Amino acid sequence: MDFLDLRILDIVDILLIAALLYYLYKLVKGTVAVNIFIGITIIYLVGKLTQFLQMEMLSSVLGEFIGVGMFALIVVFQQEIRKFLLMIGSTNFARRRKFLQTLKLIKDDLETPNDIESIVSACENMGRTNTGALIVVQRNTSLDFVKNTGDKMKILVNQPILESVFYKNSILHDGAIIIEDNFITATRVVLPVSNDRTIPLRFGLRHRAAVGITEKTDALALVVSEETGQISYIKDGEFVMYDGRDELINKLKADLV
Ligand SMILES: Nc1ncnc2c1ncn2[C@@H]1O[C@H](COP(=O)(O)OP(=O)(O)OP(=O)(O)O)[C@@H](O)[C@H]1O
Repeated sequence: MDFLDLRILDIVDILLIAALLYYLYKLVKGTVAVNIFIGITIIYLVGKLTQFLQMEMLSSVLGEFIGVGMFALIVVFQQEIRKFLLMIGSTNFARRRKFLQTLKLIKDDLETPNDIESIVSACENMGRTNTGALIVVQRNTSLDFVKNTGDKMKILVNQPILESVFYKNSILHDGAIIIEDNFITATRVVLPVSNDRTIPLRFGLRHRAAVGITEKTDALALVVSEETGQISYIKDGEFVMYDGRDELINKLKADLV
């Protein structure tokens, strides 16, 4: 039985294709690129059908179309291809180091765990005073490509610092901040805004930017709404539901392990 003759490499092959499809889906989810992709697939299938039915004229027209299809794909998906390459290329070296540490291959205690309690307390206080905030916590994917849009710095995270950054009269309050290993490493950062049309209209640019960065990278985002004071936790481009402070802290801790 030939089909049961599965090698380890075949399994790796299938897993890699699954990962590739997952990342492609993450990139095009909710964007017009999905419709373009469906359009291209339909043209390809109709082209194959006309070849099979030997409809010479239509088949040669569609054949020509498919012939230049590769270049058309590069042009049409230019943005998505760029983000995809960025996503692959920006996996943070520091995190690879962490992986080696967990395997006990290198010894290094330099990394500080994120002070989740302080971050959540700051968000709660900002919520009470209707102070808008956008906090992005880096995980494996490096956020250097967005950090360049803001001001780089290195400040140890604590509750008063977070609140004063987003204080309405502060010069740093606009845009997002990036937290890396318990340090604020950038402020006034401009994030990629999500094109997802399923996001409810009541959410404006701050929330869309949080969805955008968590779609393109594995970072976590916390948004405090200036209008409602509500704290939203966003991961993988989706709003994560939680019930109260403790559950939010537990979810964040679990996601940051
Ligand atoms: N691309 C972006 N990257 C980072 N921050 C952004 C971006 N776009 C908007 N913001 C921030 O969001 C603020 C505007 O928020 P807006 O009112 O549109 O969002 P919202 O989701 O409705 O939030 P809120 O509920 O707080 O009003 C801006 O002042 C800016 O600080």
